[in-house]
Amino acid sequence: MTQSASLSQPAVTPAPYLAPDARIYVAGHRGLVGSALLRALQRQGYTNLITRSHAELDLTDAAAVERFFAEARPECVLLAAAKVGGIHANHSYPVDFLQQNLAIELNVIPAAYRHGVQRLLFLGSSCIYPKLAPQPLKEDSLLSGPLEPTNRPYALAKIAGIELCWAYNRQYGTQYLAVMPTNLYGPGDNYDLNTSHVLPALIRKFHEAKQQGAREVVVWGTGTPRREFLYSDDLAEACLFLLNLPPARYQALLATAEQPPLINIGVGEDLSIRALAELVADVVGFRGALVFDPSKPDGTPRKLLDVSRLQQLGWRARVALRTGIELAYQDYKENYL
Ligand SMILES: NC(=O)C1=CN([C@@H]2O[C@H](COP(=O)(O)OP(=O)(O)OC[C@H]3O[C@@H](n4cnc5c(N)ncnc54)[C@H](OP(=O)(O)O)[C@@H]3O)[C@@H](O)[C@H]2O)C=CC1
Ligand SMILES: C[C@H]1O[C@H](OP(=O)(O)OP(=O)(O)OC[C@H]2O[C@@H](n3cnc4c(=O)[nH]c(N)nc43)[C@H](O)[C@@H]2O)[C@@H](O)[C@@H](O)C1=O
Repeated sequence: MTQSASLSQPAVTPAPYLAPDARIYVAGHRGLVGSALLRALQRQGYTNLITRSHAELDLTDAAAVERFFAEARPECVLLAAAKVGGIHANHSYPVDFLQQNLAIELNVIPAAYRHGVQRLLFLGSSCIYPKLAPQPLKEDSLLSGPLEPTNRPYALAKIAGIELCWAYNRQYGTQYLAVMPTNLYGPGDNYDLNTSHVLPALIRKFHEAKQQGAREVVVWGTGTPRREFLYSDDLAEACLFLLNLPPARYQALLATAEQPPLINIGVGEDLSIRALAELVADVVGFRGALVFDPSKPDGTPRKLLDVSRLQQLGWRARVALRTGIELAYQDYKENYL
């Protein structure tokens, strides 16, 4: 995994809640988000980080998860392991997305409680909000309307995870927080064109087209849907910022019997897929034509997060979209070719 992107972030002194030697388990540490969390924790001076690869610990295996918690005794859990993919993967493998994500949540969250974990961050996604909810998407839009069909199984699993965190907080007094990131990208992303998200797919398509001297690149859908993109290292900084809020502010965030413990993480700006494609093409240096393929699904028409709650707490994204794409492209060339 490259460290190149982390160089753009200044070192930060460990914040108040987690001691530098706290035992912190990052589930999914080899993935896009988990690897960014690990980099951020290391940058901030945390020394007692616990990781297990998927091969070492299958989180859908309840007995294995129980054994792991008993042995490793983490004090804090960052749950970034999940079955994840872009619009085509979600649409093609609904059983996997529903079943595996439910299983991971149902194994990890209760085991964390049984083994005394007080703070846990559960990674959800902006796709939990209804397809046609008012934009920008506020946290209280949850369950206010029908979901986008292409990712309904995944969204329902993630909503169940939020509900489980909330239930544990109410019944057992835990402090489990669900964070809802917008679409993410960064070092270590998935560049498989069948399962990836749009941004890494475009990096690869434009790079290969440039190398092969192709005159055009096919972009799925109509190009009109709008998406918001957050660099993975920014997301990781936001997660640690939230986890380290002083007790009273953190508790206020967890909220009440009326409002689930969730908070949006994004940049607060979006662009059309066409504009994104033009930007990625420019960064990569592809000068040919874009051809849109409307036989491929557009998915939800717009997914812009309302990030006012996070901004009021004092956090804002730092990596501009063009800079982030440049860093991701550099990572692609260094580590995937
Ligand atoms: N990428 C995005 O655009 C967004 C992601 N998120 C959320 O962030 C979280 C992380 O996503 P991201 O990092 O992108 O996904 P990745 O696919 O990059 O990483 C997921 C990680 O989880 C591991 N994993 C999957 N299944 C299991 C399992 N059964 N047991 C153990 N480990 C497992 C994977 O290991 P392996 O690869 O070996 O299977 C991988 O390391 C997810 O909850 C996702 O919903 C939210 C919004 C947007
Ligand atoms: C993070 C989020 O990710 C998923 O939702 P999505 O935002 O729709 O995902 P996406 O990145 O795959 O596509 C965004 C848009 O881009 C268009 N598009 C163009 N060309 C390519 C292309 O080449 N590949 C892909 N994947 N999409 C393309 C594509 O047609 C769509 O209009 C969910 O699974 C959901 O569960 C989730 O959480």
